[in-house]
Amino acid sequence: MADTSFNNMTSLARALSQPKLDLIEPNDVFTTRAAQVYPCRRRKLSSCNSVESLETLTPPAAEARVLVINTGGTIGMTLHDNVLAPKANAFVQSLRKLPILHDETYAQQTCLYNYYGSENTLVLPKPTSHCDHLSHGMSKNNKRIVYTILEYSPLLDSSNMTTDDWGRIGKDIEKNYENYDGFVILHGTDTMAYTASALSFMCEHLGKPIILTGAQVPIYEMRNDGRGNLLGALLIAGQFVIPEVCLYFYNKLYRGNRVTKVDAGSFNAFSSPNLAPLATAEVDVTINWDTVWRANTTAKFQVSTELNRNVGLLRLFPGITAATVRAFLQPPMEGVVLETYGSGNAPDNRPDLLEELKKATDSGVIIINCTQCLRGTVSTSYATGKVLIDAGLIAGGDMTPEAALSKLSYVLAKKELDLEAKKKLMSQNLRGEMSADLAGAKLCLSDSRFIQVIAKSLSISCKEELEAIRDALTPPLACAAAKIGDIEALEALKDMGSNLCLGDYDGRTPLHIAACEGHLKLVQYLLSHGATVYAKDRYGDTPLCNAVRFRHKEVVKLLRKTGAHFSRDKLEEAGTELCSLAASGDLEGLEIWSLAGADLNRPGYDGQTAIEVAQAVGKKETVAFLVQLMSKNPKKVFGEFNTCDEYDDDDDESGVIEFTATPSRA
Ligand SMILES: NC(=O)C[C@H](N)C(=O)O
Repeated sequence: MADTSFNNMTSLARALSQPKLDLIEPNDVFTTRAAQVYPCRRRKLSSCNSVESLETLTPPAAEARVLVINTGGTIGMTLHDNVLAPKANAFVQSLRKLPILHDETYAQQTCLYNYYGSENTLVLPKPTSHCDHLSHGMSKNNKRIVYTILEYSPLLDSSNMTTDDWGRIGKDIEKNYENYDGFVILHGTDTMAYTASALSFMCEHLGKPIILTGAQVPIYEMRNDGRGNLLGALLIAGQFVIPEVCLYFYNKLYRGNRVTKVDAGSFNAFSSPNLAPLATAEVDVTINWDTVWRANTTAKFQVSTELNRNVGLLRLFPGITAATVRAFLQPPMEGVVLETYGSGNAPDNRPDLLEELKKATDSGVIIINCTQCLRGTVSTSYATGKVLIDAGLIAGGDMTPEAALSKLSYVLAKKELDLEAKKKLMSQNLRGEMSADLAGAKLCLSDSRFIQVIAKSLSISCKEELEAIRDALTPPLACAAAKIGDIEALEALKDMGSNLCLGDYDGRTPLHIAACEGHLKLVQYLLSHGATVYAKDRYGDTPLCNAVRFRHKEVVKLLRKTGAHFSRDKLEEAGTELCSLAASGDLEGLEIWSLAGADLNRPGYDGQTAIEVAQAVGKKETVAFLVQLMSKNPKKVFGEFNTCDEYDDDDDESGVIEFTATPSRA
């Protein structure tokens, strides 16, 4: 029977710190202790027999979870008949034997395999030195990185990849989105730039990192780049909320739709010619937050797997015949990336060629002008460039051909759009794949009166020092503005070039604060300007946890609509909280937990559900309320590789104001 004296958070917390011993083996000291540290793993601990020291146990709030999707590529290949080919069902076993990629002791101590129900879940080791801290299994805030490997069958050399494979990856991410903090895609290097570009468009309203990586030499070889690449990708995916599809290779994190493979024989195989890396993993991991692209949306993450295959790449060369161009542009071709010379030029003394191009664009084929040069952008500085505009081509800016092609494939598949709308999308920057024209747009730091005043008072004049001060001061200032609901102050900070997603000394972001205070408009503003619902403070709390705690219903609804969700552990622990609320007849509390995605059928620590507790203590009104809530919003249970529940969002949302999202980054 439920202990119905749990009518406030304090007594509940105290009760939880004294776990019911009948649930676990009484003589197994380890299990008792592990159950205290891991209440959510309690039910499965009885079959775990580890007797190792317990001092190293890390609370689960300090674990980050990453899903690794292994599609193939050299990283997991072995030699057969003197050629490299993927080897199935060998990768996880090999990683398990590599101490830099797996800590078996920790896995045993924390019953990792039992908990996840499979041996495909591994955990990065604990750091042993300062450098390790920043570059191995724990981040600065001491998070262990637990990763689960989903291996595809068959494993592919990336030369064999098709758009269907992109769709499969996208769907698997979508299905598992709420169960993980980040995603790593193991992929062959040959077509990795195409897959990264395609995923960047297919993943709409992305809020978590998706990092592609692979290797030039298999991890099984003595000298290889696979181990370092995988480790770096895992660390970044688990530690940082970089809401982009990225590519990690040779100590650099790139925006996925900016890269191209430039070297078949070097570990340094990729280049991002028109955009500096998002991060570098040297002695320290340095994130270039100013460059990180954000969805700036309140819409929920989704993957669009509809792709148009009638697209192609055509490279101009001196002497190309009109017949070749005509043949290439025949139906069913719907979109073409024309790789032109220099800054987007083509012969202006070849009316036969230009006529073929014009005929195709007139008949509805979208042709994008991209340069053959590795670096630089198309422009209209030459007569030989202007003729292509006259022929109806769309300027592709500094997009890579890989990005332009996959963007075409994505945009052309949008059945609800007419030709003009598709052309418009093609010329716009959708995911940071092309540089905006920044002339006059970027505010100079010294334009900011605020920074000038501070600089003066500190006698500082050099730009780097000013930037350092700005970066140090603005997170707490933004939090202070969020506390009092001051959107204007936030706007001013943003105009100074401040990143409104950064946290204060406790990792609390302006969105955390606004969620605590219930400032709905400010929450809306922050979400429209790059704030992430997945930010965790030092206690592991997200803005959603804060909004629930302070019972701001409308904020909870908006955060849920944007994709916020409780962690798997929190959902498992919700049962006990719901029982406590039911015992005290706290209808408001029950409703807000339900809105936040808690499963009302989840049992509490003693196996009873909220409704059973309410019945036991004779709270009829609470029982009726729970029945009504459950019928309105039935929930599914979380499981490994299961889709999470959807929030039923048919409630009135009046009061929510849409702010226009202006992508703030290049
Ligand atoms: N390094 C590699 O991964 C090359 C391999 N052929 C692939 O793309 O799958």
